[in-house]
Amino acid sequence: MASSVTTGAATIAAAECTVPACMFAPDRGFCAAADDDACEGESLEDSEGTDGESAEVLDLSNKMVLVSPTGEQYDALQRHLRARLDEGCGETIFVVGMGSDGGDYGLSDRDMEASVATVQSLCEQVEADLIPLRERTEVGGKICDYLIRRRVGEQDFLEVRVAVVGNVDAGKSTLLGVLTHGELDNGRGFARQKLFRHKHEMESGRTSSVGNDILGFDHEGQVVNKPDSHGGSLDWTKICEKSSKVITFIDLAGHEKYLKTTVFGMTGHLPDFCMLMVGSNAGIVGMTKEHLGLALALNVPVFVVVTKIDMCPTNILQETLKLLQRLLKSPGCRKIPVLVQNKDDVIVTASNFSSERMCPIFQISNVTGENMDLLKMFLNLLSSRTAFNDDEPAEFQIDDTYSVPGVGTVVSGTTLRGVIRLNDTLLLGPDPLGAFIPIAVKSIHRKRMPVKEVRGGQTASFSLKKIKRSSIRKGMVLVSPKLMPQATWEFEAEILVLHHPTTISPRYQAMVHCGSIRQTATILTMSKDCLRTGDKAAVHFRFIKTPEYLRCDHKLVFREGRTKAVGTITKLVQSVNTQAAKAQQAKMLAGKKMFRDGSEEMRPPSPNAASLPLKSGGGGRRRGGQRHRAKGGANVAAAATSPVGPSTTAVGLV
Ligand SMILES: Nc1nc2c(ncn2[C@@H]2O[C@H](COP(=O)(O)OP(=O)(O)OP(=O)(O)O)[C@@H](O)[C@H]2O)c(=O)[nH]1
Repeated sequence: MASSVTTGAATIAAAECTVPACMFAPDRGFCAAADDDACEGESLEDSEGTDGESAEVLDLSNKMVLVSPTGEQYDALQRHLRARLDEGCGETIFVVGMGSDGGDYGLSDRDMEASVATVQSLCEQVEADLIPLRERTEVGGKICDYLIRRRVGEQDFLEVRVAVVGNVDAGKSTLLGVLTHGELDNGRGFARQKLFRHKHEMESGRTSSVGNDILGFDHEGQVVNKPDSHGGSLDWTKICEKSSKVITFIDLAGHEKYLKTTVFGMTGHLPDFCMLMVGSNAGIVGMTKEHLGLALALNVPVFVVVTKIDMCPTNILQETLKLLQRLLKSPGCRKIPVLVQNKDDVIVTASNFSSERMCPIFQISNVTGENMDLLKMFLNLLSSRTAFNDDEPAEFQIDDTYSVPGVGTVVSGTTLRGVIRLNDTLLLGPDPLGAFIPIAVKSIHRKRMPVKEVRGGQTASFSLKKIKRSSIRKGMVLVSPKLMPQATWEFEAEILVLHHPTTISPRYQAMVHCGSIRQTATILTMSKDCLRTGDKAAVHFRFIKTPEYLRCDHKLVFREGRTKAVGTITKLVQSVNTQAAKAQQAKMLAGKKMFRDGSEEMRPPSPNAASLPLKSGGGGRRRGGQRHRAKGGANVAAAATSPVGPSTTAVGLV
C-alpha cells in the first residue's frame, strides 16, 4: 500500500514496503491499547459463579458501559484501570467509544460526554490525570483517545531512558540540543554546543563520552524545559519538580573509535528504548547497522529518526527510506517499519511500541523543526518497559564514580530493584578478592535533586561514607545484605556470534559487557570445537582481573575489535566464597560501629585476611596474576549441557 511522506515543500510517495500505522490501530473497545486480555479477564472473572443476569451486567466489552455503569461495573472498571496502570508502569492509553463486542464504533455527543465523565471520575479514584490525545469519527459517532497517567508526588516523576545512537554526524547531539533547549539548529552545529562535555568534543564536534540530557513533560504533556536566558543552562531540579515524566537521553558516540563507550552505554545504562538516528543525505552508513544490531541483540525496542530532511533532495530521501525499511525487514531484524506522518500514527505506534515488532520511523529537521511536534508527542507517550516491585531486596549497579569536594565519594548508576533509602546500609562490592563491605548511603540525588529514596528503574547518585573513590570501580554493585551477594570468576553463557573474521576457539579473549561490567574474559571451554559468524554455543568464560557480581539471565555483549557476540548468562560456575573473602567481610563488619539512627561509622577497607590490600587508585586492576586455566572435563560437560538462554537474539546484521 502506498502512503505519502511530506518533506519540506515536496511530497513523495513512500516506498511500497511501508506499513501504514492504521494497521496497528486498536480495535478492542475502550480497553484497547496495551491490555485486552485484562479487560476480558475482568469480565470473565466477575461473571464466574454468578447468575446469567449479573454476568450480563458485568460485561465490560460494550462501548456503552462507560455511559452509565452500575455500581458493580464501576468497581470492575476501576480494578481494570488500576491493573492497566500497574502493567504500564503508571500509564495507559484509554480509548472511549470502541467496544470489543463487534458493535459499531463511535458514540453520540451525549454518550461521549457521559463516558468521559465516567473516565474522569475513575481517574480521580485511582489518582491519575486524564490527558486528551485525539478525537475521530466513525459510523456510530465519536471516538476519543486519552493518556491516563498516575499522579506522582511533587518530587517524583515517571522515568524513561532512551539511548541515542547512530553514525557520526547523523545529528544526535543536535537533536538533543533542540529537544532539551527548545531552540532550532542553524545547520552548522549551533544546537549541539550546549551539550558537549569535553573540550575536545567542542573542538572536533564529536561526542566521545556517555552523556545524559533530560526532557521533562508536565501532566498535560507539555515540555517543561526552560533554559536559562543568559547561559542557556538547564536547571534539572526545576525540570524534575514540574514534570510528571522525565525522558533521560543517553547520548552515545557515533564514531567507531568510541564503540566501547557506546556498547557500555547500551548495556550499562539500561535504556528502555533506543533512538537510532540516520542522516537522510548520508543514509545507512558506518556504524548505523552496528548500533541497530546492538539494540536488537539486547532486546531494546528501536525507533528511527531520519534527520536533515530540510537539506536532502527528494530522491535521496526516498532511497534512504527504502534502504532503511529493507534493513528493518531483513531476517536479522524482522521489524515492521512504520512511517509516522501524523498524530494518529504517533498514538498508534506508541501504544504498540514496546510489545510489537513495529519500528516507527520519524523524518525530522533540526533546522526547520519539521515533525518535531510528532517526535515530542511520541516521547511523551513512551512508558518504561519494566514494572518494579518495591518489596524486593535492593540492588544498584554502579556506572560511574566521582570525588566531589566537600561531599566525598559519589557513585552514580541505576537501581535495578527494590527501594534504597537515605542512611540504608548496603553491601558494596565485589572488591578484587570478591568481598563485599557494608557501607552507608549518606545522601541520594535523583537527576541532581536531593531525595530520600529511589526505587527500581530509577537512576540516582549516592554519596558514600568513608570510602575512597579509588576503591570503587564501574561494574560494582550496592546490594541489600539480604541478597548475600557473591562474586563470580567463571560463568556460562549461551552466545551467538554476530561477527568474527575467522574462528573462535578456547583461550580466546575479548571484552565482556554485562550491565555496567566491562572486563576481559577468556573462553575456557565451548560446546563446539570452534565458532564462526552466525554460530550459537554454550561457552564457559573466566574473567581475567577480578570476580564480578553477575546474575543468571543477564544479557552480555562479548567483543574485541570487529568481533562481536551476544548472549545470556545461564550459570554462575565459580562464585567467590573463599575463606579470605569471608574473613575480610567479617573483619569489615566487626570494624564497623552501627548505630540505630543510621549514623554508622566505618573504617575504610583494610588489608584483608589474605594480606592483599585494596590498592588505592587501582580498583579493578589485575593483581596477583590470576592464571587462566582451562577447566577439566566436568566443566566441558557442564558447558555443553547447559540450558539454552531463552532470549538469545539472532541478529545477522553485522
Ligand atoms: N541542515 C541540517 N543540519 C543538521 C541537522 N541536524 C544536524 N545538523 C548538522 O549536522 C552536523 C552534525 O550534527 P551532530 O549533532 O554533531 O551529529 P552527531 O550525530 O551528534 O555526531 P557525533 O557526536 O560525532 O556522533 C552539525 O553541523 C549540525 O548542525 C538537520 O536536521 N538539518
